[in-house]
Amino acid sequence: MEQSTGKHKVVGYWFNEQKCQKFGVQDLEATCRRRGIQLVKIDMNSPLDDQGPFDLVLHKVTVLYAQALNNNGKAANAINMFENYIKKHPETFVMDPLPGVHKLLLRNQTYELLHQRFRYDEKIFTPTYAELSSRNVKENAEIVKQASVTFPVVCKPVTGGGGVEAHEMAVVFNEMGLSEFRLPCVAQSFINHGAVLYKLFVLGPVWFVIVRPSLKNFYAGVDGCFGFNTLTEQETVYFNSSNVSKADSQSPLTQLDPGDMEDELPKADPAVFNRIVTNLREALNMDLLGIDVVIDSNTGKYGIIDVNAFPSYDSVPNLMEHLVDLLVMRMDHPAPESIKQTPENKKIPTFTTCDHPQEDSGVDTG
Ligand SMILES: Nc1ncnc2c1ncn2[C@@H]1O[C@H](COP(=O)(O)OP(=O)(O)OP(=O)(O)O)[C@@H](O)[C@H]1O
Ligand SMILES: O=P(O)(O)O[C@H]1[C@H](O)[C@H](O)[C@H](OP(=O)(O)O)[C@@H](OP(=O)(O)O)[C@@H]1O
Ligand SMILES: [Mg+2]
Repeated sequence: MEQSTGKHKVVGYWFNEQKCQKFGVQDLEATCRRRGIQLVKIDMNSPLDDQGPFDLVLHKVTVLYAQALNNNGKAANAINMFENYIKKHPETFVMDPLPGVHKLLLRNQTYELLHQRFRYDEKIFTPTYAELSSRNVKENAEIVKQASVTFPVVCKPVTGGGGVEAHEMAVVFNEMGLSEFRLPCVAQSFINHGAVLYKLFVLGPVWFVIVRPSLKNFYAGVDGCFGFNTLTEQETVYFNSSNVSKADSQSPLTQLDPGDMEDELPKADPAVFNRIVTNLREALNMDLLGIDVVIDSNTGKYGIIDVNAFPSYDSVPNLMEHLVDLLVMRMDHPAPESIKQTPENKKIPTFTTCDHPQEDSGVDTG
């Protein structure tokens, strides 16, 4: 079928039902309508050619990839259909292009990309990590040592986006604990950061910083007499990430221990955040990103611990207006602007140090 020739633009979208609810698709639809854009919900169980043509497709198919990786045939069929449609319709702008989305499906691949992109940066890093697929304690101990991973570590399922199990994690304090976590997993060095997480929400050329609660500081056992790092029998701490770093998270795991409360939290520097956003937009060629950053309490360096495609954008002001601005920009100028430009950050935040944010302080200075 030919490209939509009517005067109004047509945007096809697909999110899973949970996201449709959470994201507020009705608001998006109303904003699109006000801007002369027809928003069409795509049915992944019917031929896409019968549902188009689309000027742009807005999607979060990461969950379908996760299900397909888990041998879900229906999801695999939907993914094949979606990919074939995109190949056949180069005139349709895809937000976001699949090559970048693919790089965010598996945590080990995401972390390797982060390592490559920031390995020479003096202020930005990603924690060391190791991929584990065995329960052999000695083997795992050697793997984490070779990868310069330090305890405590955070064990995370290799598969990132999609499904509750993708967010089941653990803080592990010793090699024995490594052999208990569900495999395959990544073991990422834990970075003490004063229980403050900076979520960078990217919408093409604009981005916002939202401050969130985060895991408190953890220490692998240290011998009180000699200060050596004795890998003690500290119990593994299991958690679900959806309970520790949401705006309303109240988990005890996010309450700093008394000994850590006096620590002065560093003043976050928007210029460093800007460098992170610019670099990752260039690396991934994506517009819709959630980048999780912590500031290392010991070094003051900025640690990128996670990158997500199409996040919640919770607390981002005027979200739908910004998103529709982006849709219009991409439909009018499909070739993404040279992403080497410094993304204009519409809100240059000035931070007050957040002591122990219990709710989203939604940094917003205007
Ligand atoms: N290496 C780390 N050092 C310190 N804290 C960490 C580390 N990795 C994860 N965390 C803590 O665990 C939380 C969840 O980690 P992560 O963002 O990797 O999980 P996720 O399930 O991908 O989260 P999301 O909800 O963003 O998809 C982080 O917000 C942070 O509080
Ligand atoms: O509030 P945030 O943006 O932290 O929550 C996101 C989360 O970071 C992940 O992006 C989730 O996606 P999956 O990794 O695919 O589970 C988002 O879930 P979604 O249903 O909104 O896509 C969370 O909102
Ligand atoms: Mg995260």
